[in-house]
Amino acid sequence: MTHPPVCLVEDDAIMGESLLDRFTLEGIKTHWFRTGREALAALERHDYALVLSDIRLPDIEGETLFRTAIEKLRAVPPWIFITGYGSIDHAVSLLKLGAMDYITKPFDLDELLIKMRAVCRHCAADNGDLPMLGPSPAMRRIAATLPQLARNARTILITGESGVGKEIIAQTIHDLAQPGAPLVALNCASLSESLLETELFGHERGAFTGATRRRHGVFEQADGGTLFLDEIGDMPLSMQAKLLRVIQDKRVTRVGGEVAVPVNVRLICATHRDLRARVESGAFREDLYYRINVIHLRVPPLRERKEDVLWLARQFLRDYAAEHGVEPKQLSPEAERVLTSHRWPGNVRELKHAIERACILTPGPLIGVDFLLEDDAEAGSEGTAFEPLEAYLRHCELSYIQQALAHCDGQIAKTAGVLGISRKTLWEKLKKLGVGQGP
Ligand SMILES: Nc1ncnc2c1ncn2[C@@H]1O[C@H](COP(=O)(O)OP(=O)(O)OP(=O)(O)O)[C@@H](O)[C@H]1O
Repeated sequence: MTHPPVCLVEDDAIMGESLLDRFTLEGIKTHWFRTGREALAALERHDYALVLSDIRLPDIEGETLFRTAIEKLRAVPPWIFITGYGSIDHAVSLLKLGAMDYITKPFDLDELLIKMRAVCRHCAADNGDLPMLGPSPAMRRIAATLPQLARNARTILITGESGVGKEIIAQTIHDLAQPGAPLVALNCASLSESLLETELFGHERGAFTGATRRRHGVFEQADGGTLFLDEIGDMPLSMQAKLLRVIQDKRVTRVGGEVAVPVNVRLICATHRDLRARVESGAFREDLYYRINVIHLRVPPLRERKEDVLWLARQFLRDYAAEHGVEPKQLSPEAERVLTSHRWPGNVRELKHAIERACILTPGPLIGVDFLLEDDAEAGSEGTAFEPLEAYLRHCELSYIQQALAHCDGQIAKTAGVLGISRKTLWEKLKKLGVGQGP
């Protein structure tokens, strides 16, 4: 499959050639233009995966090129600016216009490639096949471990709130390891205990009333591939003991059966629950906890990785367009602001639904704030998504402190410790932020 090339707009011959050399080495196809007008003409004719443009160009400014592209093109590719040290403010204002990122000269080529890969999947495809889950440092760290996990890990635990992408990570590991092999998923929270048992281990014919034929459970179905057990934290204790035995013995005995059948699966378990707390409260077996917790991936909620929001949103816009055979819609700057300031309690799933809803309801090519979030007040339907800076900062501080408090079970000394402030300061802040009368 051929990917669209990168559009490089750089008038400096040495810089342009160095970039071109490195990109070629990385397997990134590149079209290099030395003027803004040439680039614009090409952008009108070709599909590009990414535009990497200097801000200072000999004919039109990089900003003008970008603005013109927004006006003229039906779909503007992700855009990264190269800027001199003195014009960072300018670059930041371009981010507000919708540019994805900027890089300041002098820059390190590895750093540039990281930024490019953060916004453009194809730029990573030729370099060790690192999967892309989002440009945030947290998701990049997770993504970077996946190829190794795919090669070596037989048991993996993925935790995180509902909708953060645990299943997609399991799928990515599976695809990296054995794309042709079976991947079988089972939600352990959605079934009664007896159903869960037959789903997991299968049953023999006549094992119970209604068992008219032998049925293979998910362990056998996933043999040679991956078994994804979702919501493992909700599995009843009795079933946990049986699961542990199967993991240890690598054999499964169907309900009503006598023969233990060997199974070879990679087991990926996921839960939104705090498994350690479940162990402490006696709801989860400690031995099973250690057995499945060999490798633990913690996926942060979307509100803790805001860098991923617009990247994901653009991906969902493209997915929607591809699925419906239409041109991808664009997000207005207000829409982007609303998306990045929303807290996303439903995480990536909520974002995906919000984008799909906006695609369906927005008549034109530009998505504004109107149909983005169901809660109009939050979407800023009064015409602006801005709140005064002080209120915004206060909101951020409060939310961060509340998260730290929850993490530390409300213990003030511990919370102050993790936040790197004194207890007195924490008291004062809580009072100022109006959290009760202090702790
Ligand atoms: N990094 C990502 N890139 C693209 N899509 C994503 C990403 N993360 C999540 N999604 C999408 O968001 C939705 C929710 O993701 P997923 O089902 O993997 O979450 P989950 O953590 O397993 O949720 P739950 O705990 O509720 O089962 C899916 O439609 C998934 O495709």
